[in-house]
Amino acid sequence: MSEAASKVISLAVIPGDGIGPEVTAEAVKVLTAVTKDSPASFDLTEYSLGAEHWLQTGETLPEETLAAIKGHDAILFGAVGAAPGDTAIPSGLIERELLLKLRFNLDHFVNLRPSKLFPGVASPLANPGDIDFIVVREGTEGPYVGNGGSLRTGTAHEIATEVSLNTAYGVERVVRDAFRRANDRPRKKLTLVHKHNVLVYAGKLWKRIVDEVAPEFPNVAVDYLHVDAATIFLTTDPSRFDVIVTDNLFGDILTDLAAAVTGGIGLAASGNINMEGTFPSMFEPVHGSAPDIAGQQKADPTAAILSAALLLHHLGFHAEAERVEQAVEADVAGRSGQARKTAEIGDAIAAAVS
Ligand SMILES: NC(=O)C1=CN([C@@H]2O[C@H](COP(=O)(O)OP(=O)(O)OC[C@H]3O[C@@H](n4cnc5c(N)ncnc54)[C@H](O)[C@@H]3O)[C@@H](O)[C@H]2O)C=CC1
Ligand SMILES: CC(C)CC(=O)C(=O)O
Ligand SMILES: [Mg+2]
Repeated sequence: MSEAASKVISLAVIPGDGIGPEVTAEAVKVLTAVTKDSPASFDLTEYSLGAEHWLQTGETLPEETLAAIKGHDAILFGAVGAAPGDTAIPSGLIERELLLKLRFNLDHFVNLRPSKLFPGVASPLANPGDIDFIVVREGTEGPYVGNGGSLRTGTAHEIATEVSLNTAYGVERVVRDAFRRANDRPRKKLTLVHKHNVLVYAGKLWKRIVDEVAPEFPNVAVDYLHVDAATIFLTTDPSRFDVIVTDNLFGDILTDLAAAVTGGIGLAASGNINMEGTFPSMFEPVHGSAPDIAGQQKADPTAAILSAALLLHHLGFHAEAERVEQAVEADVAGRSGQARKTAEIGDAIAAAVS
């Protein structure tokens, strides 16, 4: 039984586009199964949002819907967005006006992305070693804030800017969070990944803040890598990493790479966490809407299911979360050569946690 008190959890579910609804259905199935005899239960409210919803209604995330979402205890998010070549929807509209609007308005400053090579899972690396690290990606700043513009659009002299915003307040709170997480892990190692040899203003701020916070965590060993070198080590020596702290863009890119070296994007979970508890946190797979396989029951729902486990941990239902993680570990260990449908994987994991 969990140490958390009995609770009806008000959960907003945003399945989204493409494979989002397919994988979210399996995550809900597993959440329902694992809480059947537990103090936790879920009161689900589904929100129809995303590219398809925009095509039908012209709405991305109306203010009243945002206000309603703020009233829930947590959010389970699938994935949103159109196919990269789709011209019916302006590129970035749904990502910016829905997903990033949620992350920014709900102050999800910790984008937590664990990377673990589970026993029995094949890595594309010849010698992957024991990969088990977390990326603490800043979630509310960096180049994703929409601080940019175009001049002389459509001419040969067109100018486009996309300015990265880094505040001392924003950097310090995420750096401190990463130090705390490193301090709680057995290896106690923190790697700052940035590019302060070129991005000197933002890079210096990140480096200085890490140096300033470090004395509060004397047991944590601190390391630094430029992001380009980090991609080398993620593929040649990923077991060197324990906790990576980095900005919004570098963290986005590094976590797709980390997913690839730990068995694929279908296994990579994430949490967009408001550590202050002022608004609900949101849990979603690292992957996108995968239009190339949508509607075919080909998507791996494991990332969504592991994101649901992060949600359970966040709400204090650690025993239930661990049951889900153990069921996933057992499932992935026995997968070689099996081609199962999305729902079959969800059914197997749900049965294992029931
Ligand atoms: N959090 C979100 O909602 C995100 C949304 N997007 C959006 O998703 C759309 C597609 O983006 P892409 O760049 O193609 O990235 P993607 O992550 O959707 O797909 C990349 C590749 O990974 C595969 N893949 C992804 N998830 C999988 C799963 N669960 N099981 C098996 N294979 C899986 C896809 O089939 C594709 O070949 C775009 O509109 C993009 O903006 C992209 C990333 C995150
Ligand atoms: C706004 C999202 C599409 C960015 C992304 O790819 C991610 O958060 O993984
Ligand atoms: Mg991404």
